[in-house]
Amino acid sequence: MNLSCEAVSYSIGERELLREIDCRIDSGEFVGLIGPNGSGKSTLLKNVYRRFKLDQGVIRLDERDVRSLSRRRMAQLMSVLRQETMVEFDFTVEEMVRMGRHPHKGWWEAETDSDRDIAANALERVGMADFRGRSFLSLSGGEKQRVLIARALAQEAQVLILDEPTNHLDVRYQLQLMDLLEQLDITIFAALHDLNIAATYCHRLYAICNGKIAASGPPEQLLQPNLLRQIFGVDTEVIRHPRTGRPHILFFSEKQRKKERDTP
Ligand SMILES: Nc1ncnc2c1ncn2[C@@H]1O[C@H](COP(=O)(O)OP(=O)(O)OP(=O)(O)O)[C@@H](O)[C@H]1O
Repeated sequence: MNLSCEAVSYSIGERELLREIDCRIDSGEFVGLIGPNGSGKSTLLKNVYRRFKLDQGVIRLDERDVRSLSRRRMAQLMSVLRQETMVEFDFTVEEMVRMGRHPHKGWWEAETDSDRDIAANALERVGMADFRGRSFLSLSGGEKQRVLIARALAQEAQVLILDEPTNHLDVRYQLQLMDLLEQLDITIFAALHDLNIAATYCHRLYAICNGKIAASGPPEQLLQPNLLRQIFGVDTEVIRHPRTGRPHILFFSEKQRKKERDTP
């Protein structure tokens, strides 16, 4: 299923947070959204999953305007992993993941063995099967994140929207999650802060700055020192990873830059 944003603009009060955003994620593509703090990544994703109501433009799933879809249909097609998920009541880990099956069921329909299997399998895939009986609220940040990923997987949507999915995860689970996402073969649009993770896993990237798309392209084309300086204000050297062949960014701190400038 394709996802596209056409000339999407969004303001809060007088502030224009998104200006004429055009982007397209083809069926099965894994596309990253990168940009500095406050550039509009979450705002764009919130427009995509209809947490915000766009002012202008249109967002489509295949050729359908998402505004024409019911909430339930949206939840069947699109699964969202937000930066913060507020959970007011305590549930077990297993219950949290089974909630991912709700969009596929009528309110009168009981859970089936197949629903339970899908949820159990999702927990297995994120390495949280042993936690199934634990209270969700008692988990660490990273463990919670993995359970929420399992819930998103149990939803079995064709489009997955992720806002900083590796937040809270230690390096092993960051890589494990990205490996897992890569294998899913569904349409993925993910806001990512870690540029090396984006370089390693994404087919294409959109760079957003001040609410506008500044550049787009495959990581090896987009991740250039000039663009990184322009967008993030940092000095970098981009090398080819000796094992993966993907671009790998080396960063230089202000202190290092000053030292280099001052050294004759
Ligand atoms: N409800 C709001 N009212 C006013 N301004 C807002 C509101 N929500 C977001 N903003 C502003 O919109 C801009 C974009 O925010 P957004 O959360 O989309 O950025 P981001 O790129 O996801 O940032 P980060 O990398 O820090 O998560 C920021 O300047 C933010 O302060």
